[in-house]
Formats: sequence, structure tokens, C-alpha cells
Amino acid sequence: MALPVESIRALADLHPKPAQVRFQYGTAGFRTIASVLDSVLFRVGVLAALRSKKLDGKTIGVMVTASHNPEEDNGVKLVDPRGEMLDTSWEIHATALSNAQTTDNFISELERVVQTLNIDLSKPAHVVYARDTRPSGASLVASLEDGIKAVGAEGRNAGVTTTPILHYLVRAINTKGTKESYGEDSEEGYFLKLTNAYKKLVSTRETPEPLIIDCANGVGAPIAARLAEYLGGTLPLVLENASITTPGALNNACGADYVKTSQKLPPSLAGRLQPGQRGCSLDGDADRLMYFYLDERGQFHMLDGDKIAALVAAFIVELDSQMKVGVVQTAYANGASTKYLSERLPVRCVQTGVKHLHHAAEHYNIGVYFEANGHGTVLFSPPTQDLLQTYQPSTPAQSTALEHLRNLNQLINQTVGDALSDMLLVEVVLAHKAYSGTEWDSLYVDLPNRLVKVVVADRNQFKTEDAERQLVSPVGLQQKINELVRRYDGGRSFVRPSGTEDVVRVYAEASIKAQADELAFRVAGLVYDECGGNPATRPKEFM
Ligand SMILES: CC(=O)N[C@H]1[C@@H](OP(=O)(O)O)O[C@H](CO)[C@@H](O)[C@@H]1O
Ligand SMILES: [Mg+2]
Repeated sequence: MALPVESIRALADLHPKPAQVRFQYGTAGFRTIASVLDSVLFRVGVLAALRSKKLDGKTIGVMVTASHNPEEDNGVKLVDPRGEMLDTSWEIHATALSNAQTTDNFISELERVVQTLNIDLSKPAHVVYARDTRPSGASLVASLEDGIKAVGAEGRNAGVTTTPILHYLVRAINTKGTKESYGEDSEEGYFLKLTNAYKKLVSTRETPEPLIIDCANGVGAPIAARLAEYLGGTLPLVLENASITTPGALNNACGADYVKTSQKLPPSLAGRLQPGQRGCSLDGDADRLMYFYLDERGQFHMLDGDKIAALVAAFIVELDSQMKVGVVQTAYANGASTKYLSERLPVRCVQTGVKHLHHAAEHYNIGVYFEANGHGTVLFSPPTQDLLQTYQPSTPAQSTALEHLRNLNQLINQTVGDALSDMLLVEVVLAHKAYSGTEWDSLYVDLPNRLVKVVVADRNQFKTEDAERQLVSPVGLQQKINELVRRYDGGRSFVRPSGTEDVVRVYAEASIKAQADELAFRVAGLVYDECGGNPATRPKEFM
């Protein structure tokens, strides 16, 4: 069977690629200013259908979101049948298709992909898609639908929902009626799965004080509101920053990324969050989570992805010391968290980007992975899941622990990091340990740190090794960084090119905040000067 070239051509002509724009399928899929994305969405629709055909008609997911980016941006990423990110070997095809300039170029590129990947076009194709609350979302979804239609694939619109729910749906659809069934393939199935498990896990605990959720004025707001209904008072939630129709409000001075990068309480929560009360922030598509609290002096304390990993991993190890539990982090993990965790269980450091963490976590019986920015989850390996079903406990304590592990396995969205599932997980652990924010925070003390962006002439000249902790190119730069780091007590710094923005990131840690800032700005200045930064526009804080 051949490609339906005529139908593709007719619809592709309605979605021409803008001249002068180069797209790239990166860590977070395609992501840029929404106004240039129309052709990309159409082509992603076609590609998703081809990927489905290649995988024997399994359902492929497409999520239209730009997460924590400003409201005028948008983006799109593909989800593989088990709810994971798109197989990396397909990223280059996505990039090539998106950059074909004319409809003819696009069709020849498609023919090349079909041939190279040996795709049997007679297979069926199924695609499920969703979008966040961005104003540009509806029209981009319409372009995506044209792409799906152009190749005669079957599409299912999951509406406006969170990224993790879309991942959940993909896995649920593809495992329906099998012994690996992930749950009902509906939003309701998702809410029931999570909240039933939550209720069982906290059944012997008192109802906690209300938790404030900063919804980033995004899709987390309506979804958290529905979650609250299913929780029915077992976890009182107070939703803040839930204005999804106010222009410009999305991610503006709120949300998980704001909290992590500014290390501050969103100004909109001042006076709302009481000292001692727990609060948390979601990002624009609700796959990242940051916790925080104010101490009795009103001082802000942030509990980030590293703190979540420490809390959760320690809890799971205590439930079952036989299980091989491991933690996966990136170089951005706070050094104090790495020290705390390494003293208790195996810890691995991998490259930035969830797909790297996810794959590394699959090597443990139970793998806990979190990026410092609050994106992460816990994976139960297939043999562990089987064991949980068949294990015969011999003591009442074992029986309780087994029941808890079974419920955690249901509570945790294992397809991808999920702010709301992770939030319930944190609440379970806090309830079991009878911890307030203060006690959780005191597991270890964060090392002061600073993250700085540097705009350079060409970020592609930056190459790293050792899980991005060492630069191998530009040659000689790492030695100069090492010399600077040596001068700071508790100093650590590394430089890597961003996978999502046209910048190089500099991270630094030291035992005192002023020193961490100074080290970061010195390294940033070094990178800027060595890599063609214009002296006239050199940021004044660089040293
Ligand atoms: C320092 C940092 O937070 N980097 C983020 C950011 O990647 P960069 O490659 O650093 O731009 O976006 C990624 C996708 O959302 C996320 O996985 C990662 O943690
Ligand atoms: Mg996100």
C-alpha cells in the first residue's frame, strides 16, 4: 500500500511551513512561539499515524503544550504506546519532516521515512491527543487533526487535560483487557485509580490541614478541582492561581518553575499561605511539583524534587528493606541530597531530561527518579509488580507493608512525572511519618546554589561527558572552571548546553550563598568571554 499522496498534499497545502524557521524535536518535543507552529502540528499528526502503523496499530499519544514557558509559546510532543516519551531514534525523523520547506519536500521526506523504517502502510493507525489551556491550543489541535486525517488514521480527542493524564490514557488504551491493564482509559479511570489508592493508604491517619495548590493559572486548575471531588475531603485542597481564562496569567510569577528558579513564594500567595501550612506549585501542564512552607518567622522554605526524592525513597526503603530501591538524579541535584541519599541507597547520576532518568530507574526493583525542578516519579519493575501480586506475607507487619506497596503501585503514575500523583504520594508519606514541612525539610540542609543562563554565539560547540559534569569542548575550558571551583569552600560547578533554549547553563554550589552566586557569575563570565560573547552586551552581574 502506498501513501495517500493526494489527500496528504491537499491538506499539507493548508499548513505551509514558514520560511526562515528551523525546528528541532528536542528534550521537550517541539517548543517555540505558537504563531509559527501550524505546519509542525500538521506534520506531527502524520508522523504519529506512521509511528502507530509501525507499531502494529498501537495508540500513539500527542500532547500540545509548552509546559512552564510563557503563554505565547506552545509545543507538541509524542507519547509512545507504554506512555513513555517518543523513542529517541524517531526524533531525527520528526525534525526532518518539520523542516521540509514545500509540500513536495514534505512528501518526499515522508516517503523516505516510510522506506527507511520499513513501515507497513496497510496497518491501522490510532492517535490520542490533548492540549493544555493555552489560547493557541485549539487551532493547533485542528492542524494536528488535519494531519491525522490526511493519512486516514483514527484520532481520539482527550480535550483539555494535563500531560500526565494523556500519558496515562495512552498506556490505559494500549493495555486494555490485558493482564497489564493500567486502568480505565478515561479521566474518570485516572481519578478513581489514584484516589482509591490514596484513601487506602491514609485510612488510619487523621485528615491533614488544608494544602494550598498554586495551579500556575493552567490546566492543573480544573484537573485539581476534579481530583478534590474524588478525594471527597480525605485531603482538603485550596486552589490558588486557578484563572485559566485571564490573558497572560499562565505561568506568570507563579507555578513550579517560578518557585524553583526564583526560590521565592509566588507573590499571589502572600497572605494566603499561613506559617507552618503546606503549599505546592504545579507547572503549566502539571507534570512538575514544588512544595514549600513558611516558618514561624515567615521565612520561605522550598522543598524541591530532590527533597521529594529523599522523602519518598527513604519511606519505601523503610517499608521493605529487601527490595532493591535506587535513586536516579541529574547533575542539578543538590549536593546535600546526593550525600543524604548515597548514605542510604544506590544513587546514579544521568544526563538531564526525563527520558534518561526514566530509563536508568528501570534498572532497579523500585526506581525513584526526580529532577531538582520537581519532575519525576517512582517505577516498579515488572518482576516487582508480579511479586507484589504473589507474595505471601508471614507476619502482620509484612502484610501491612505489602498492602502499602500495592497501593503505592496504584497511586503513582509510572508513565511519567505527574504533579498531582506525586502530590498525593508526598501527602501519604507526610501522613505516615507525621511530618510537617519543617521535619521533612530537616532531612538534610540544601547547599546554597545558583543557576545562570549564558547566551553564546553557538551553544552546539559545548560537548560534555560524565553525565554532563565535565566539558570536553571547547577544549581547555573545563580546566579553567576547575581552577575557579577550587577557590570556593564546598564549591561545585558545571556547564552544559540547554536542550530546550538557545543558551548555555551554568550551575554552581558552595557552602555559603554569596559564594555560590559569585562562583556562578565567575564561571558565566568565563564562558561568555571565551565563547564569543559581545563585550558590549556582557551582563553586568558576570564576573
Ligand atoms: C536545569 C533544568 O531545569 N533543565 C530542564 C530543561 O532542560 P534544559 O536542557 O536544561 O533546557 O527542560 C527540560 C525539559 O522540560 C527538563 O527536563 C530539564 O530539567
Ligand atoms: Mg511541564
